[in-house]
Amino acid sequence: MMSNRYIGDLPKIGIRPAIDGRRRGVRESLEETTMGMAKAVAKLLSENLSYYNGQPVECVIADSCIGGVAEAARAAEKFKKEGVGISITVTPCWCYGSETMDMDPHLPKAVWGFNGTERPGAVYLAAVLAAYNQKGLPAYGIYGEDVQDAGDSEIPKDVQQKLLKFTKAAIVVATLKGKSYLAMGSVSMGIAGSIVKDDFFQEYLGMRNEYIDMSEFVRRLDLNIFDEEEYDRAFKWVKEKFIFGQDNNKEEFKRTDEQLAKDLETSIKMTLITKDLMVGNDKIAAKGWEEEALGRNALIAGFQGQRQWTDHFPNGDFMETILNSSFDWNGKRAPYLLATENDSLNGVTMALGHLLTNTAQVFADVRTYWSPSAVKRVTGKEPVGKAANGFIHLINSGSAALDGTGHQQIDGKPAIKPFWEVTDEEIEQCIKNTKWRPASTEYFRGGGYSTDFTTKGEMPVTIARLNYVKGLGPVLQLAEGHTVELEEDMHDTLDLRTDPTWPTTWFVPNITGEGAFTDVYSVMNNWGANHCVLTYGHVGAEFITLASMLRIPVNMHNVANDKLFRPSAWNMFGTQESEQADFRACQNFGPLYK
Ligand SMILES: C[C@H](O)[C@@H](O)[C@@H](O)C(=O)CO
Ligand SMILES: [Mn+2]
Repeated sequence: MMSNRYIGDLPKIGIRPAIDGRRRGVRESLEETTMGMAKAVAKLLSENLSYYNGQPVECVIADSCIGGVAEAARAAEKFKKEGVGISITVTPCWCYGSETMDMDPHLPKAVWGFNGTERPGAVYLAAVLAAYNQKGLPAYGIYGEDVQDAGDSEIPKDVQQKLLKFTKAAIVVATLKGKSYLAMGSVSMGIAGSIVKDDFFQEYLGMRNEYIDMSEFVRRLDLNIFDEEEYDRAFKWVKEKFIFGQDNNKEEFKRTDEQLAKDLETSIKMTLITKDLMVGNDKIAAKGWEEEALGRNALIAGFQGQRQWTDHFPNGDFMETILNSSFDWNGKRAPYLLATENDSLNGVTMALGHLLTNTAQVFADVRTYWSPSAVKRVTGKEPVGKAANGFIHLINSGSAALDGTGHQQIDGKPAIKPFWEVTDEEIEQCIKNTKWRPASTEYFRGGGYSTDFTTKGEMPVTIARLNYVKGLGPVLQLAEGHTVELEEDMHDTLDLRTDPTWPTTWFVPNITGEGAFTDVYSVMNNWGANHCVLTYGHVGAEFITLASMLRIPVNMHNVANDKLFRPSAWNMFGTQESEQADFRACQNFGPLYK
Protein backbone atom coordinates (compact mmCIF):
# COMPACT_ATOMS: atom_id res chain seq x y z
CA MET A 1 0.00 0.00 0.00
CA MET A 2 1.28 3.45 -0.89
CA SER A 3 1.30 6.44 1.36
CA ASN A 4 0.20 9.75 -0.13
CA ARG A 5 3.04 11.53 1.64
CA TYR A 6 5.58 11.56 -1.17
CA ILE A 7 8.80 13.43 -0.80
CA GLY A 8 11.66 12.12 -2.81
CA ASP A 9 12.91 8.71 -3.81
CA LEU A 10 13.48 6.16 -1.11
CA PRO A 11 17.08 5.17 -0.39
CA LYS A 12 18.18 1.74 -1.62
CA ILE A 13 20.55 -0.62 0.13
CA GLY A 14 23.74 -1.35 -1.78
CA ILE A 15 25.25 -4.78 -1.19
CA ARG A 16 28.94 -5.34 -1.90
CA PRO A 17 30.20 -8.93 -2.15
CA ALA A 18 33.94 -8.64 -1.43
CA ILE A 19 36.26 -11.40 -2.60
CA ASP A 20 39.91 -12.44 -2.69
CA GLY A 21 41.06 -11.08 -6.08
CA ARG A 22 43.55 -13.91 -6.83
CA ARG A 23 42.51 -15.71 -10.00
CA ARG A 24 43.45 -19.26 -11.02
CA GLY A 25 41.78 -21.00 -8.18
CA VAL A 26 41.02 -18.84 -5.17
CA ARG A 27 38.60 -16.26 -6.62
CA GLU A 28 36.85 -18.74 -8.89
CA SER A 29 36.15 -21.08 -5.98
CA LEU A 30 34.56 -18.25 -3.98
CA GLU A 31 32.46 -16.39 -6.59
CA GLU A 32 29.27 -18.33 -6.08
CA THR A 33 29.38 -18.41 -2.28
CA THR A 34 30.20 -14.70 -2.07
CA MET A 35 27.45 -13.64 -4.46
CA GLY A 36 25.16 -16.08 -2.62
CA MET A 37 25.77 -14.21 0.63
CA ALA A 38 24.87 -10.91 -1.06
CA LYS A 39 21.65 -12.39 -2.42
CA ALA A 40 20.75 -13.91 0.94
CA VAL A 41 21.23 -10.53 2.67
CA ALA A 42 19.09 -8.78 0.02
CA LYS A 43 16.36 -11.38 0.57
CA LEU A 44 16.52 -11.06 4.34
CA LEU A 45 16.24 -7.28 4.23
CA SER A 46 13.51 -6.99 1.63
CA GLU A 47 11.43 -9.67 3.35
CA ASN A 48 11.71 -8.07 6.77
CA LEU A 49 11.96 -4.32 6.36
CA SER A 50 9.69 -1.70 4.82
CA TYR A 51 10.01 1.97 4.08
CA TYR A 52 7.62 4.36 5.80
CA ASN A 53 5.17 3.99 2.89
CA GLY A 54 4.86 0.23 3.37
CA GLN A 55 6.94 -0.79 0.35
CA PRO A 56 9.57 -3.46 1.07
CA VAL A 57 13.08 -2.01 1.12
CA GLU A 58 14.96 -2.30 -2.15
CA CYS A 59 18.46 -3.75 -2.43
CA VAL A 60 20.98 -3.28 -5.22
CA ILE A 61 23.82 -5.81 -5.53
CA ALA A 62 27.10 -4.82 -7.19
CA ASP A 63 27.37 -6.30 -10.71
CA SER A 64 30.38 -8.38 -9.79
CA CYS A 65 32.21 -9.46 -6.67
CA ILE A 66 34.69 -6.83 -5.51
CA GLY A 67 38.25 -8.12 -5.57
CA GLY A 68 40.05 -4.78 -5.77
CA VAL A 69 39.73 -1.07 -6.31
CA ALA A 70 38.46 -1.14 -9.93
CA GLU A 71 35.48 -3.26 -8.96
CA ALA A 72 34.94 -1.17 -5.81
CA ALA A 73 34.72 1.94 -8.02
CA ARG A 74 32.30 0.23 -10.42
CA ALA A 75 30.06 -0.72 -7.51
CA ALA A 76 30.17 2.87 -6.22
CA GLU A 77 29.13 4.17 -9.64
CA LYS A 78 26.25 1.75 -9.87
CA PHE A 79 25.12 2.68 -6.37
CA LYS A 80 25.14 6.38 -7.24
CA LYS A 81 22.98 5.81 -10.33
CA GLU A 82 20.56 3.61 -8.45
CA GLY A 83 20.08 5.96 -5.47
CA VAL A 84 21.80 3.78 -2.89
CA GLY A 85 21.96 5.38 0.57
CA ILE A 86 23.36 2.51 2.64
CA SER A 87 26.22 0.09 2.10
CA ILE A 88 26.67 -3.46 3.36
CA THR A 89 29.78 -5.45 2.46
CA VAL A 90 29.65 -9.25 2.78
CA THR A 91 32.39 -11.82 2.45
CA PRO A 92 33.22 -15.42 3.33
CA CYS A 93 36.96 -15.00 2.78
CA TRP A 94 40.09 -12.94 3.02
CA CYS A 95 40.03 -9.83 0.76
CA TYR A 96 42.21 -6.76 0.52
CA GLY A 97 41.03 -4.23 3.11
CA SER A 98 41.64 -0.72 1.82
CA GLU A 99 41.39 -1.92 -1.79
CA THR A 100 37.85 -3.26 -1.48
CA MET A 101 36.32 -0.94 1.11
CA ASP A 102 33.54 1.56 0.47
CA MET A 103 35.03 5.05 0.70
CA ASP A 104 31.86 7.15 0.48
CA PRO A 105 31.91 9.09 3.78
CA HIS A 106 28.14 9.66 3.77
CA LEU A 107 26.91 6.09 3.34
CA PRO A 108 26.29 4.28 6.63
CA LYS A 109 28.40 1.12 6.40
CA ALA A 110 28.33 -2.42 7.72
CA VAL A 111 30.54 -5.41 7.00
CA TRP A 112 29.52 -9.02 7.56
CA GLY A 113 32.52 -11.34 7.73
CA PHE A 114 31.49 -15.00 7.65
CA ASN A 115 32.57 -16.97 10.70
CA GLY A 116 34.13 -20.02 9.01
CA THR A 117 37.41 -21.89 9.11
CA GLU A 118 38.03 -22.94 5.51
CA ARG A 119 38.50 -19.31 4.45
CA PRO A 120 39.30 -16.37 6.74
CA GLY A 121 36.21 -14.10 6.44
CA ALA A 122 36.70 -12.80 9.95
CA VAL A 123 40.29 -11.87 9.27
CA TYR A 124 39.10 -9.61 6.45
CA LEU A 125 36.42 -8.20 8.72
CA ALA A 126 39.02 -7.22 11.31
CA ALA A 127 41.39 -5.88 8.66
CA VAL A 128 38.81 -3.76 6.89
CA LEU A 129 37.38 -2.42 10.15
CA ALA A 130 40.89 -1.35 11.09
CA ALA A 131 41.10 0.45 7.75
CA TYR A 132 37.71 2.14 8.29
CA ASN A 133 38.83 3.26 11.75
CA GLN A 134 42.17 4.50 10.53
CA LYS A 135 40.48 6.53 7.79
CA GLY A 136 37.77 7.96 10.03
CA LEU A 137 34.86 6.17 8.36
CA PRO A 138 33.05 4.37 11.18
CA ALA A 139 31.59 1.02 10.14
CA TYR A 140 29.48 -1.62 11.91
CA GLY A 141 31.17 -5.03 12.12
CA ILE A 142 29.03 -8.16 11.98
CA TYR A 143 30.55 -11.47 12.98
CA GLY A 144 28.38 -14.48 13.87
CA GLU A 145 28.99 -16.15 17.20
CA ASP A 146 29.06 -19.74 15.96
CA VAL A 147 31.35 -21.19 13.30
CA GLN A 148 29.51 -22.15 10.11
CA ASP A 149 30.62 -24.63 7.46
CA ALA A 150 31.87 -23.19 4.19
CA GLY A 151 28.83 -24.25 2.17
CA ASP A 152 26.24 -23.05 4.71
CA SER A 153 23.98 -20.50 3.01
CA GLU A 154 21.90 -19.75 6.11
CA ILE A 155 22.32 -16.39 7.82
CA PRO A 156 22.57 -17.18 11.53
CA LYS A 157 20.03 -15.49 13.86
CA ASP A 158 22.55 -13.21 15.58
CA VAL A 159 23.87 -12.02 12.22
CA GLN A 160 20.32 -11.45 10.98
CA GLN A 161 19.54 -9.32 14.01
CA LYS A 162 22.59 -7.14 13.49
CA LEU A 163 21.94 -6.77 9.77
CA LEU A 164 18.38 -5.70 10.51
CA LYS A 165 19.34 -3.34 13.34
CA PHE A 166 21.99 -1.67 11.19
CA THR A 167 19.75 -1.38 8.13
CA LYS A 168 16.77 0.03 10.03
CA ALA A 169 18.93 2.81 11.44
CA ALA A 170 20.72 3.40 8.13
CA ILE A 171 17.39 3.83 6.31
CA VAL A 172 16.52 6.60 8.78
CA VAL A 173 19.82 8.38 8.13
CA ALA A 174 19.42 8.10 4.36
CA THR A 175 15.74 9.14 4.42
CA LEU A 176 16.40 12.31 6.41
CA LYS A 177 19.14 13.43 4.04
CA GLY A 178 18.12 16.23 1.72
CA LYS A 179 14.72 16.80 3.35
CA SER A 180 13.56 19.94 5.15
CA TYR A 181 12.36 20.94 8.55
CA LEU A 182 9.67 23.57 8.06
CA ALA A 183 9.30 26.01 10.96
CA MET A 184 5.83 27.56 10.81
CA GLY A 185 6.21 30.56 13.07
CA SER A 186 9.10 31.08 15.40
CA VAL A 187 9.91 30.50 19.04
CA SER A 188 6.96 29.40 21.11
CA MET A 189 6.85 30.79 24.63
CA GLY A 190 10.64 30.80 24.92
CA ILE A 191 10.93 27.05 24.39
CA ALA A 192 14.58 26.40 23.48
CA GLY A 193 13.72 23.51 21.15
CA SER A 194 11.88 25.98 18.94
CA ILE A 195 15.03 28.04 18.44
CA VAL A 196 15.85 26.08 15.29
CA LYS A 197 19.57 25.21 15.19
CA ASP A 198 20.27 25.23 11.47
CA ASP A 199 23.85 23.93 11.85
CA PHE A 200 22.50 20.89 13.66
CA PHE A 201 20.07 20.10 10.84
CA GLN A 202 22.67 20.70 8.15
CA GLU A 203 25.68 18.96 9.69
CA TYR A 204 24.17 16.14 11.72
CA LEU A 205 21.12 15.25 9.63
CA GLY A 206 21.97 16.53 6.14
CA MET A 207 18.72 18.49 6.21
CA ARG A 208 17.85 22.07 5.36
CA ASN A 209 15.67 24.55 7.17
CA GLU A 210 12.65 26.32 5.79
CA TYR A 211 10.71 29.02 7.56
CA ILE A 212 7.36 30.67 7.12
CA ASP A 213 5.56 33.29 9.14
CA MET A 214 2.20 32.20 10.55
CA SER A 215 0.59 35.05 8.57
CA GLU A 216 0.86 32.62 5.63
CA PHE A 217 -2.03 30.69 7.19
CA VAL A 218 -4.17 33.84 7.18
CA ARG A 219 -3.48 34.41 3.49
CA ARG A 220 -4.30 30.83 2.55
CA LEU A 221 -7.45 30.87 4.71
CA ASP A 222 -8.64 34.20 3.27
CA LEU A 223 -7.94 33.29 -0.34
CA ASN A 224 -9.07 29.65 -0.06
CA ILE A 225 -5.66 28.31 -1.03
CA PHE A 226 -6.38 24.66 -0.31
CA ASP A 227 -8.26 21.86 -2.01
CA GLU A 228 -11.92 22.75 -1.41
CA GLU A 229 -13.15 19.35 -2.50
CA GLU A 230 -10.93 17.70 0.13
CA TYR A 231 -12.13 20.23 2.69
CA ASP A 232 -15.78 19.28 2.09
CA ARG A 233 -14.93 15.61 2.36
CA ALA A 234 -12.89 16.17 5.52
CA PHE A 235 -15.64 18.24 7.13
CA LYS A 236 -18.26 15.58 6.44
CA TRP A 237 -16.00 12.83 7.77
CA VAL A 238 -15.19 14.75 10.94
CA LYS A 239 -18.86 15.60 11.62
CA GLU A 240 -19.89 12.00 11.06
CA LYS A 241 -17.15 10.28 13.03
CA PHE A 242 -15.79 12.53 15.77
CA ILE A 243 -17.23 12.79 19.24
CA PHE A 244 -17.28 16.34 20.52
CA GLY A 245 -16.87 16.45 24.30
CA GLN A 246 -17.87 18.82 27.01
CA ASP A 247 -16.65 22.41 27.18
CA ASN A 248 -14.50 22.70 30.28
CA ASN A 249 -14.28 26.50 30.24
CA LYS A 250 -15.86 28.73 32.86
CA GLU A 251 -19.16 30.17 31.66
CA GLU A 252 -17.72 33.63 30.99
CA PHE A 253 -14.86 32.17 28.91
CA LYS A 254 -16.89 29.78 26.76
CA ARG A 255 -16.93 30.40 23.04
CA THR A 256 -20.31 30.85 21.38
CA ASP A 257 -21.82 28.10 19.24
CA GLU A 258 -21.11 30.22 16.21
CA GLN A 259 -17.44 30.62 17.19
CA LEU A 260 -17.13 26.91 17.93
CA ALA A 261 -18.51 26.02 14.50
CA LYS A 262 -16.11 28.40 12.80
CA ASP A 263 -13.18 27.09 14.90
CA LEU A 264 -13.78 23.60 13.58
CA GLU A 265 -13.81 24.82 9.99
CA THR A 266 -10.60 26.76 10.52
CA SER A 267 -8.95 23.78 12.24
CA ILE A 268 -9.69 21.52 9.28
CA LYS A 269 -8.45 24.16 6.82
CA MET A 270 -5.25 24.60 8.83
CA THR A 271 -4.67 20.85 8.54
CA LEU A 272 -4.94 20.98 4.74
CA ILE A 273 -2.76 24.08 4.56
CA THR A 274 0.02 22.55 6.65
CA LYS A 275 0.01 19.43 4.51
CA ASP A 276 0.35 21.60 1.39
CA LEU A 277 3.10 23.67 2.99
CA MET A 278 5.02 20.54 3.83
CA VAL A 279 4.72 18.34 0.77
CA GLY A 280 2.81 20.35 -1.84
CA ASN A 281 -0.42 19.52 -3.62
CA ASP A 282 -1.19 19.30 -7.37
CA LYS A 283 -4.82 20.18 -6.69
CA ILE A 284 -3.97 23.75 -5.75
CA ALA A 285 -1.82 24.15 -8.87
CA ALA A 286 -4.97 23.54 -10.88
CA LYS A 287 -6.52 26.54 -9.08
CA GLY A 288 -3.63 28.76 -10.16
CA TRP A 289 -1.38 28.43 -7.10
CA GLU A 290 1.58 26.77 -8.82
CA GLU A 291 4.24 28.08 -6.45
CA GLU A 292 2.30 27.02 -3.37
CA ALA A 293 1.62 23.65 -4.98
CA LEU A 294 5.28 22.70 -4.73
CA GLY A 295 5.48 22.58 -0.94
CA ARG A 296 8.75 22.72 0.98
CA ASN A 297 10.04 19.14 0.76
CA ALA A 298 9.38 18.93 4.49
CA LEU A 299 9.61 15.57 6.18
CA ILE A 300 9.14 17.33 9.53
CA ALA A 301 7.42 20.59 10.45
CA GLY A 302 6.76 22.52 13.62
CA PHE A 303 3.93 24.92 14.43
CA GLN A 304 4.64 27.72 16.89
CA GLY A 305 1.01 28.30 17.69
CA GLN A 306 1.42 29.75 21.12
CA ARG A 307 1.12 32.53 21.58
CA GLN A 308 0.78 34.95 18.68
CA TRP A 309 -1.41 32.58 16.68
CA THR A 310 -3.41 31.01 19.47
CA ASP A 311 -4.12 34.33 21.17
CA HIS A 312 -6.33 35.16 18.20
CA PHE A 313 -6.92 32.03 16.08
CA PRO A 314 -7.88 28.41 16.85
CA ASN A 315 -4.99 26.39 18.27
CA GLY A 316 -3.03 23.78 16.30
CA ASP A 317 -4.17 20.76 18.32
CA PHE A 318 -6.60 19.41 15.72
CA MET A 319 -4.16 19.65 12.81
CA GLU A 320 -1.23 18.34 14.84
CA THR A 321 -3.19 15.32 16.04
CA ILE A 322 -4.63 14.49 12.62
CA LEU A 323 -1.38 14.92 10.72
CA ASN A 324 0.62 12.86 13.21
CA SER A 325 -1.95 10.05 13.08
CA SER A 326 -1.74 7.26 10.54
CA PHE A 327 -5.22 7.84 9.09
CA ASP A 328 -7.63 10.62 8.22
CA TRP A 329 -10.52 11.25 5.81
CA ASN A 330 -8.32 9.93 2.98
CA GLY A 331 -7.90 6.60 4.75
CA LYS A 332 -4.70 5.04 6.08
CA ARG A 333 -1.43 6.77 5.31
CA ALA A 334 1.99 7.50 6.77
CA PRO A 335 1.92 10.20 9.44
CA TYR A 336 3.06 13.72 8.56
CA LEU A 337 5.46 14.69 11.32
CA LEU A 338 4.36 17.87 13.03
CA ALA A 339 5.85 19.16 16.28
CA THR A 340 3.77 21.32 18.53
CA GLU A 341 5.25 24.58 19.81
CA ASN A 342 7.73 24.30 16.91
CA ASP A 343 9.94 22.19 19.18
CA SER A 344 12.30 21.16 16.40
CA LEU A 345 14.35 18.87 18.63
CA ASN A 346 11.27 16.89 19.57
CA GLY A 347 10.21 17.05 15.90
CA VAL A 348 13.46 15.37 14.90
CA THR A 349 13.01 12.81 17.69
CA MET A 350 9.56 12.06 16.26
CA ALA A 351 11.14 11.52 12.85
CA LEU A 352 13.72 9.13 14.32
CA GLY A 353 11.05 7.15 16.16
CA HIS A 354 8.72 7.10 13.16
CA LEU A 355 11.31 6.13 10.58
CA LEU A 356 12.74 3.40 12.84
CA THR A 357 9.36 1.77 13.41
CA ASN A 358 7.07 3.16 10.67
CA THR A 359 4.53 3.93 13.40
CA ALA A 360 2.77 7.12 14.51
CA GLN A 361 4.38 8.96 17.43
CA VAL A 362 3.02 10.59 20.57
CA PHE A 363 4.49 14.03 21.28
CA ALA A 364 3.99 15.04 24.91
CA ASP A 365 4.95 17.30 27.77
CA VAL A 366 6.75 15.43 30.53
CA ARG A 367 4.49 16.99 33.09
CA THR A 368 4.42 15.32 36.49
CA TYR A 369 6.17 12.64 38.50
CA TRP A 370 3.61 11.09 40.81
CA SER A 371 5.28 9.38 43.77
CA PRO A 372 3.26 6.64 45.49
CA SER A 373 2.96 8.83 48.60
CA ALA A 374 1.74 11.87 46.64
CA VAL A 375 -0.85 9.65 44.92
CA LYS A 376 -1.94 8.34 48.33
CA ARG A 377 -2.20 11.87 49.71
CA VAL A 378 -4.47 13.17 46.96
CA THR A 379 -6.49 10.06 46.13
CA GLY A 380 -6.43 8.14 49.40
CA LYS A 381 -5.15 5.08 47.52
CA GLU A 382 -1.83 3.54 46.64
CA PRO A 383 -1.01 2.85 43.01
CA VAL A 384 -0.65 -0.86 42.21
CA GLY A 385 0.95 -3.18 39.66
CA LYS A 386 3.53 -1.57 37.36
CA ALA A 387 2.49 1.84 38.76
CA ALA A 388 3.31 0.86 42.36
CA ASN A 389 6.62 2.73 42.45
CA GLY A 390 5.22 5.87 40.90
CA PHE A 391 4.63 7.03 37.35
CA ILE A 392 5.04 9.93 34.98
CA HIS A 393 2.20 11.93 33.46
CA LEU A 394 2.75 12.61 29.75
CA ILE A 395 0.29 15.21 28.49
CA ASN A 396 0.27 18.03 25.96
CA SER A 397 -2.45 19.93 24.18
CA GLY A 398 -1.62 18.86 20.62
CA SER A 399 0.51 16.52 18.57
CA ALA A 400 -0.34 13.17 20.17
CA ALA A 401 -1.39 10.89 17.31
CA LEU A 402 -4.79 9.22 17.68
CA ASP A 403 -2.88 5.93 17.37
CA GLY A 404 -1.64 6.83 20.87
CA THR A 405 -5.00 5.79 22.30
CA GLY A 406 -3.60 2.26 22.15
CA HIS A 407 -6.73 0.94 20.44
CA GLN A 408 -4.80 -1.11 17.91
CA GLN A 409 -3.64 -4.61 18.68
CA ILE A 410 -0.77 -7.01 18.17
CA ASP A 411 -1.48 -10.54 19.43
CA GLY A 412 -4.53 -9.23 21.25
CA LYS A 413 -2.56 -6.60 23.20
CA PRO A 414 -2.70 -2.78 22.87
CA ALA A 415 -0.24 -1.53 20.25
CA ILE A 416 0.61 1.13 17.69
CA LYS A 417 1.20 -0.37 14.23
CA PRO A 418 2.47 0.82 10.85
CA PHE A 419 -0.49 2.31 8.98
CA TRP A 420 -0.76 -0.56 6.51
CA GLU A 421 -1.31 -3.04 9.34
CA VAL A 422 -4.00 -0.99 11.06
CA THR A 423 -7.51 -2.37 10.44
CA ASP A 424 -10.61 -0.29 9.71
CA GLU A 425 -12.10 -1.47 12.99
CA GLU A 426 -9.01 -0.27 14.88
CA ILE A 427 -9.32 3.15 13.26
CA GLU A 428 -12.95 3.29 14.42
CA GLN A 429 -11.83 2.38 17.94
CA CYS A 430 -9.13 5.09 18.02
CA ILE A 431 -11.76 7.62 16.93
CA LYS A 432 -14.44 6.37 19.34
CA ASN A 433 -12.06 6.61 22.26
CA THR A 434 -11.19 10.25 21.63
CA LYS A 435 -13.23 13.30 22.52
CA TRP A 436 -12.70 16.61 20.77
CA ARG A 437 -13.21 19.28 23.37
CA PRO A 438 -13.29 23.06 23.09
CA ALA A 439 -9.80 24.27 23.93
CA SER A 440 -9.10 25.92 27.25
CA THR A 441 -9.65 29.59 26.40
CA GLU A 442 -7.58 30.76 29.35
CA TYR A 443 -4.61 29.33 27.46
CA PHE A 444 -5.99 29.58 23.93
CA ARG A 445 -7.96 32.80 23.52
CA GLY A 446 -8.60 31.97 19.89
CA GLY A 447 -10.30 28.68 20.74
CA GLY A 448 -9.82 25.46 18.81
CA TYR A 449 -10.26 21.82 19.77
CA SER A 450 -8.07 19.65 21.95
CA THR A 451 -7.99 15.87 21.83
CA ASP A 452 -9.00 14.13 25.02
CA PHE A 453 -8.01 10.48 25.33
CA THR A 454 -6.28 8.18 27.78
CA THR A 455 -3.70 5.76 26.46
CA LYS A 456 -4.40 2.10 27.12
CA GLY A 457 -2.04 0.43 29.56
CA GLU A 458 0.47 -2.39 29.19
CA MET A 459 2.03 -1.13 25.97
CA PRO A 460 5.79 -1.58 25.75
CA VAL A 461 7.03 1.89 24.79
CA THR A 462 10.18 3.99 24.64
CA ILE A 463 10.30 7.69 25.40
CA ALA A 464 13.11 9.71 23.81
CA ARG A 465 14.31 13.26 23.44
CA LEU A 466 17.12 15.10 21.66
CA ASN A 467 18.69 17.91 23.64
CA TYR A 468 21.19 20.48 22.50
CA VAL A 469 24.05 21.63 24.75
CA LYS A 470 26.34 24.51 23.91
CA GLY A 471 29.87 23.23 23.39
CA LEU A 472 28.71 19.61 23.21
CA GLY A 473 26.02 19.71 20.52
CA PRO A 474 23.10 17.27 20.32
CA VAL A 475 22.61 14.46 22.83
CA LEU A 476 19.90 11.81 22.95
CA GLN A 477 18.19 10.44 26.01
CA LEU A 478 15.69 7.62 26.19
CA ALA A 479 13.81 5.39 28.59
CA GLU A 480 12.12 2.09 27.82
CA GLY A 481 9.06 1.28 29.88
CA HIS A 482 5.32 0.71 29.74
CA THR A 483 2.12 2.64 29.62
CA VAL A 484 -0.12 1.95 32.60
CA GLU A 485 -3.80 2.43 33.30
CA LEU A 486 -4.91 3.70 36.68
CA GLU A 487 -8.14 2.83 38.43
CA GLU A 488 -10.86 5.12 37.15
CA ASP A 489 -11.28 7.26 40.27
CA MET A 490 -7.50 7.64 40.68
CA HIS A 491 -7.15 8.61 37.02
CA ASP A 492 -9.95 11.16 37.30
CA THR A 493 -8.57 12.81 40.43
CA LEU A 494 -5.08 13.16 38.93
CA ASP A 495 -6.23 14.10 35.43
CA LEU A 496 -8.70 16.74 36.66
CA ARG A 497 -5.88 18.55 38.46
CA THR A 498 -4.33 19.26 35.03
CA ASP A 499 -6.15 20.01 31.81
CA PRO A 500 -8.60 17.16 31.29
CA THR A 501 -9.22 18.24 27.68
CA TRP A 502 -5.74 17.00 26.70
CA PRO A 503 -4.58 13.44 25.95
CA THR A 504 -3.05 11.61 28.90
CA THR A 505 -0.48 8.80 28.94
CA TRP A 506 0.67 7.33 32.25
CA PHE A 507 4.21 6.04 31.80
CA VAL A 508 6.45 3.85 33.96
CA PRO A 509 10.10 3.50 32.92
CA ASN A 510 11.97 0.22 33.43
CA ILE A 511 14.16 0.79 36.46
CA THR A 512 17.69 -0.59 36.75
CA GLY A 513 18.46 0.79 40.21
CA GLU A 514 21.41 2.78 38.89
CA GLY A 515 22.15 6.34 37.78
CA ALA A 516 19.28 8.06 36.00
CA PHE A 517 17.30 4.80 36.36
CA THR A 518 17.63 4.51 40.13
CA ASP A 519 13.88 5.01 40.41
CA VAL A 520 10.97 6.59 38.53
CA TYR A 521 11.67 9.96 40.11
CA SER A 522 15.26 9.99 38.84
CA VAL A 523 14.05 9.41 35.26
CA MET A 524 11.79 12.47 35.51
CA ASN A 525 14.54 14.41 37.28
CA ASN A 526 17.05 13.68 34.51
CA TRP A 527 14.77 14.59 31.62
CA GLY A 528 16.47 17.32 29.59
CA ALA A 529 13.53 19.43 28.46
CA ASN A 530 9.76 19.90 28.68
CA HIS A 531 8.92 17.43 25.89
CA CYS A 532 9.43 13.81 24.95
CA VAL A 533 8.34 11.50 22.15
CA LEU A 534 6.69 8.20 22.92
CA THR A 535 7.35 5.42 20.41
CA TYR A 536 5.67 2.03 20.49
CA GLY A 537 7.92 -0.89 21.43
CA HIS A 538 11.17 -1.35 23.28
CA VAL A 539 13.30 0.29 20.63
CA GLY A 540 16.00 1.89 22.76
CA ALA A 541 18.70 -0.26 21.16
CA GLU A 542 17.52 0.80 17.68
CA PHE A 543 17.66 4.46 18.75
CA ILE A 544 21.19 3.96 20.11
CA THR A 545 22.47 2.36 16.89
CA LEU A 546 20.91 5.22 14.95
CA ALA A 547 22.38 7.86 17.26
CA SER A 548 25.88 6.45 16.78
CA MET A 549 25.39 6.62 13.01
CA LEU A 550 24.52 10.30 13.36
CA ARG A 551 27.39 10.82 15.87
CA ILE A 552 24.93 11.88 18.55
CA PRO A 553 25.97 10.56 21.97
CA VAL A 554 23.36 8.98 24.25
CA ASN A 555 23.55 10.40 27.76
CA MET A 556 20.82 8.31 29.37
CA HIS A 557 19.32 4.94 28.51
CA ASN A 558 18.13 1.72 30.15
CA VAL A 559 19.04 -0.75 27.41
CA ALA A 560 21.03 -3.87 28.32
CA ASN A 561 24.67 -3.86 27.17
CA ASP A 562 24.31 -6.97 25.03
CA LYS A 563 21.78 -5.18 22.82
CA LEU A 564 24.04 -2.24 21.97
CA PHE A 565 25.34 -2.16 18.43
CA ARG A 566 27.66 0.68 17.49
CA PRO A 567 30.49 1.10 14.98
CA SER A 568 33.59 -0.93 15.75
CA ALA A 569 35.55 2.32 16.19
CA TRP A 570 33.55 3.08 19.35
CA ASN A 571 35.39 0.22 21.13
CA MET A 572 38.66 2.01 20.51
CA PHE A 573 37.50 4.79 22.83
CA GLY A 574 37.18 2.39 25.76
CA THR A 575 35.34 -0.84 26.34
CA GLN A 576 34.54 -0.59 30.04
CA GLU A 577 32.24 2.39 30.11
CA SER A 578 30.43 2.43 26.82
CA GLU A 579 28.54 5.65 27.66
CA GLN A 580 31.78 7.60 28.04
CA ALA A 581 33.31 5.97 24.96
CA ASP A 582 30.20 7.02 23.01
CA PHE A 583 30.80 10.68 23.92
CA ARG A 584 34.45 10.53 22.98
CA ALA A 585 33.80 8.72 19.70
CA CYS A 586 31.04 11.12 18.64
CA GLN A 587 33.22 14.09 19.46
CA ASN A 588 36.19 12.60 17.62
CA PHE A 589 34.37 11.84 14.37
CA GLY A 590 32.06 14.86 14.50
CA PRO A 591 28.85 15.29 12.52
CA LEU A 592 28.26 13.14 9.45
CA TYR A 593 27.93 16.07 6.99
CA LYS A 594 30.40 18.57 8.39
C1 LIG B 1 -1.04 25.65 27.37
C2 LIG B 1 0.35 25.65 27.80
O1 LIG B 1 0.97 26.80 27.33
C3 LIG B 1 1.07 24.39 27.33
O2 LIG B 1 1.04 24.31 25.98
C4 LIG B 1 2.43 24.30 27.93
O3 LIG B 1 2.31 23.75 29.19
C5 LIG B 1 3.34 23.42 27.15
O4 LIG B 1 2.91 22.55 26.48
C6 LIG B 1 4.80 23.64 27.28
O5 LIG B 1 5.53 22.71 26.60
MN1 LIG C 1 4.41 21.43 25.28
